Amino acid sequence: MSAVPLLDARDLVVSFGATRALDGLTVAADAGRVTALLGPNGAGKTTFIRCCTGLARVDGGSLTLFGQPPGSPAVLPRIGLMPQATGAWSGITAARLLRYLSRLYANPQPADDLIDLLGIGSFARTPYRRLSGGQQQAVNLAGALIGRPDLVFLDEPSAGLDPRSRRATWQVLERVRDAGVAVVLTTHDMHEAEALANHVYIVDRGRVTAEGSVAELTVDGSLEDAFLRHTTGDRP
Ligand SMILES: Nc1ncnc2c1ncn2[C@@H]1O[C@H](COP(=O)(O)OP(=O)(O)OP(=O)(O)O)[C@@H](O)[C@H]1O
Repeated sequence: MSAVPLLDARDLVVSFGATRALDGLTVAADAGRVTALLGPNGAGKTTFIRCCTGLARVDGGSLTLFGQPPGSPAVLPRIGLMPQATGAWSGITAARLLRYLSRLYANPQPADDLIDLLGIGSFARTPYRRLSGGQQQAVNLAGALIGRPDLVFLDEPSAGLDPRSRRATWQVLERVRDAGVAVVLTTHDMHEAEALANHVYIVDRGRVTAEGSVAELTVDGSLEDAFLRHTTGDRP
């Protein structure tokens, strides 16, 4: 990794009332690497992504992307986000949505290329809310990639996908990573982390309890063993 990582989060604290969603979280990510966050429900993974994308306020610690604070005008055009779920699109078709999103960026990837790459063609003219969960996931991923981001956040990118679609998503993410993009993803799928991640953070109760490559974390057993050893499952 470079001296200052492209994404540099140190000792992050985020509170919602009495809940400390992040409690000293330290995470780094760099170009051409997949960084995976594993952790139980409620561990703080989505909150972290929301902070990085300027959607949630940080109460303590430091957070920079490309050396800038999150949400700054220099950062936003360089990041992509695939949220866990979005009800925002509703009646718009995938094709129209992607064409609309592409107009928000200076140098977008052509919508038709992403429609082909992610196998969206057969349902591109169906309203978003009528799509299956997996089809919505494909559209959400296309939306995250359309601006040619240098850093992309994917919140459970293959949740609910059938095995073939999941493999196809992995191949797309490998290509994105190999093109030099920094990929940060959350997942509950240990196979996904094993298949894709260059670096894994195990997060519990808003802080990192273990980190390393998959090989480093699996010296004493499976990745699931490491997950269970380093998490409690207690909510913050
Ligand atoms: N806007 C909010 N208001 C109040 N509490 C919140 C808010 N956002 C998150 N939280 C709380 O912060 C904690 C962390 O939630 P977060 O969504 O970051 O977990 P997660 O690791 O992404 O979980 P999952 O794996 O289930 O998606 C939870 O206890 C959650 O209830």
